[in-house]
Amino acid sequence: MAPHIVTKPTIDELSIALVDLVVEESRKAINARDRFTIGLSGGSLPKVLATDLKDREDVEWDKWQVFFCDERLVPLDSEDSNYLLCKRELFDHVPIPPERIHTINNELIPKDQDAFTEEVSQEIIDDYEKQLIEVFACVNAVKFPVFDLLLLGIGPDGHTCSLFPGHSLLDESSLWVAYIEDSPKPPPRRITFTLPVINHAHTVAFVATGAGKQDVLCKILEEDGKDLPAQLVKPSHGRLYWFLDDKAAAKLTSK
Ligand SMILES: O=C1O[C@H](COP(=O)(O)O)[C@@H](O)[C@H](O)[C@H]1O
Repeated sequence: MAPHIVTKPTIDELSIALVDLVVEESRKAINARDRFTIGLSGGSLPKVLATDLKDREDVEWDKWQVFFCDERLVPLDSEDSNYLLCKRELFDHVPIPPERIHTINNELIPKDQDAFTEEVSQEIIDDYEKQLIEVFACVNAVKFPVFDLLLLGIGPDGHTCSLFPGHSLLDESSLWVAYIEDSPKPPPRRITFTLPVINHAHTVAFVATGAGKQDVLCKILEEDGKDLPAQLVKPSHGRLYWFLDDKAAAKLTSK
């Protein structure tokens, strides 16, 4: 199915459009399943999301279950942490119960990056998957968690989550969460949802702003290639949205 492309002149207007979708998906999921499962990304997304969402009063925050589509393996108070970014932009302003915000286990992150071993990264992944299993296993009799909504960013190189062009993780077909230790964008050690998890979601929405995303958006949305990670995001039974500001969408002919 063709993606829905939404373009808005400013980030404030884009935020309102994105948040309308988030609030509607939250309302539908809570009506159907009494909870809303959402995956957030880092980068530029949290600010666009929070601009309008933090002032919305029509949200049942206590029914949200929040995960991170990818996370950098740094302490949660590091400036590189996707959690810290989301906390400053959103969690500090809305009453999502802390136990429903599922972070990597801070205690498992070595203070010294040289102390990382395969065992340590596996422990971090096991812990994160355990949190996913606790939330999803009893309701989805399927092989992968089915999120109500995943909010993704995109890098100028076409990466999304911590899935980078040409990386072997793009072929992962069974893991839920994977470890990457050679991210071309710093910091190098991260965990990420895999493509099967992303493609099982009910709804996936990309958010991209600014002129720096123009060329990659043309490649993804108007060329046939399939070598960029974001082009591999095709929810098998769900809907796919692209929320773009006018600067990001400027070179698209099909907007
Ligand atoms: O490293 C990351 O980058 C992407 C894209 O970030 P943006 O600043 O270009 O929007 C982000 O979606 C991902 O969560 C993050 O870890």
